[in-house]
Amino acid sequence: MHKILTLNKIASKGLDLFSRDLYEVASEIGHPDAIIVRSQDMHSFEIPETVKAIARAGAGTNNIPVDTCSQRGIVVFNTPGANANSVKELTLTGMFLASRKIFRGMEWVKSLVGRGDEIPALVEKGKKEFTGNEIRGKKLGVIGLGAIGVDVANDAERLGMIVSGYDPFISVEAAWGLSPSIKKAETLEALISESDYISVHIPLNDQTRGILNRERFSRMKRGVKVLNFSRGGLVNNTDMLEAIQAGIVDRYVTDFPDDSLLREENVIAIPHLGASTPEAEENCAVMAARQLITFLETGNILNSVNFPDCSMPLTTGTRIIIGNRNIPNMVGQITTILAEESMNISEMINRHKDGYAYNIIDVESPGTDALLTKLKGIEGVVMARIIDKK
Ligand SMILES: NC(=O)c1ccc[n+]([C@@H]2O[C@H](COP(=O)([O-])OP(=O)(O)OC[C@H]3O[C@@H](n4cnc5c(N)ncnc54)[C@H](O)[C@@H]3O)[C@@H](O)[C@H]2O)c1
Ligand SMILES: O=C(O)CC[C@@H](O)C(=O)O
Repeated sequence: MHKILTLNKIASKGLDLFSRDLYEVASEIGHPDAIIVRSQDMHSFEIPETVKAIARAGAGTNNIPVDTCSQRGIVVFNTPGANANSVKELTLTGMFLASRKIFRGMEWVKSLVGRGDEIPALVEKGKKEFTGNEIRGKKLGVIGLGAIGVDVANDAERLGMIVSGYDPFISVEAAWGLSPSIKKAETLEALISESDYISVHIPLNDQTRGILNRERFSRMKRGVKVLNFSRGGLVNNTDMLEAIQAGIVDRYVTDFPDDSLLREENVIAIPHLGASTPEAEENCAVMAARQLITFLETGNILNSVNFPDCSMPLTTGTRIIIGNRNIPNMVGQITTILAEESMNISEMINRHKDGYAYNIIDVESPGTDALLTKLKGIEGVVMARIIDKK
């Protein structure tokens, strides 16, 4: 029986994939094998020793201590693209909200309640206070062309915007999905200096924290509208408020409000609703659950952020999976131990990503605790597990 701990509310469509004869799933559970989480901050959460994998039902993994997980051999998954459409739709909404004074107009019109037959004339007289601009023909700069950025760029172009993108690490898959008429910006500075709208779609990490700061605001066009549906920490809020006061930023639309932003009327603050649709929540939960089930039952890895994608069909009744630091002579030491234990290898695969490697080894005889202890004893091995399918 595998035990799955849920942090946050996870859509039942995903949790229902864990068959109840093989899995126990609960928000409170002792000795969990895996965790499914959404936005809960796990940096101060004590991850139990028994945890083998954490699945983030969502894109961003900055709420998970990924480096510590890697050192402990815990595989961290996310669900790339599963909520992209929802975030894209809210980003486009944000562009309209930044362009037309929809909320202010709505608030004002409500103040006319009780004015009876005068209302139509008052509306016609008062509406000039709430004019805005079209987005068609305006320049949009998209920072980060991953699942969300590509969708935003393509749909904004369909709406008539002139779109440029900046992403020095764009994946081949994302590049294939991007409309060919979207211009590639060579530098972030070039992108931000020519854009009427700037939308940020990158992960928050040590390299991207505060990427929009005073220096960058000083290069932007006066009246630019900035959208942030990625993470609050990507924007230096003090510098943003200064840029608004200086008339550089006309509107800041953010899914990540804080006290200072809520006090500024040119900030359009949304309570982290980017992925809050049943469609996105279900897609993420289903993808996260499938990835955990596959990993726990077969050892195959798909969509991990800290270990390489690595899959092989089961070829025998016994599979050994081993994660190790990506250092020389690991495979040699592993296969030597298997030979010492007289284990014949049927199939084997080894992949690496950044500082870690992962091995799947199908063997022709059952594994033993002694074998597992030996494998775990190799300097550099961070996890080892035997999966017996007989
Ligand atoms: N508001 C929400 O509810 C919500 C929902 C989903 C995702 N997000 C956030 O949006 C982010 C993007 O999501 P995604 O699904 O598109 O992720 P993704 O991994 O598909 O795309 C991220 C892209 O950013 C690029 N990138 C990384 N560093 C960069 C840099 N310094 N400059 C330019 N590009 C850079 C990567 O190459 C990649 O193409 C997530 O990391 C998450 O923080 C927010
Ligand atoms: O789970 C959520 O509601 C937000 C998820 C979002 O921030 C993400 O990074 O995918």
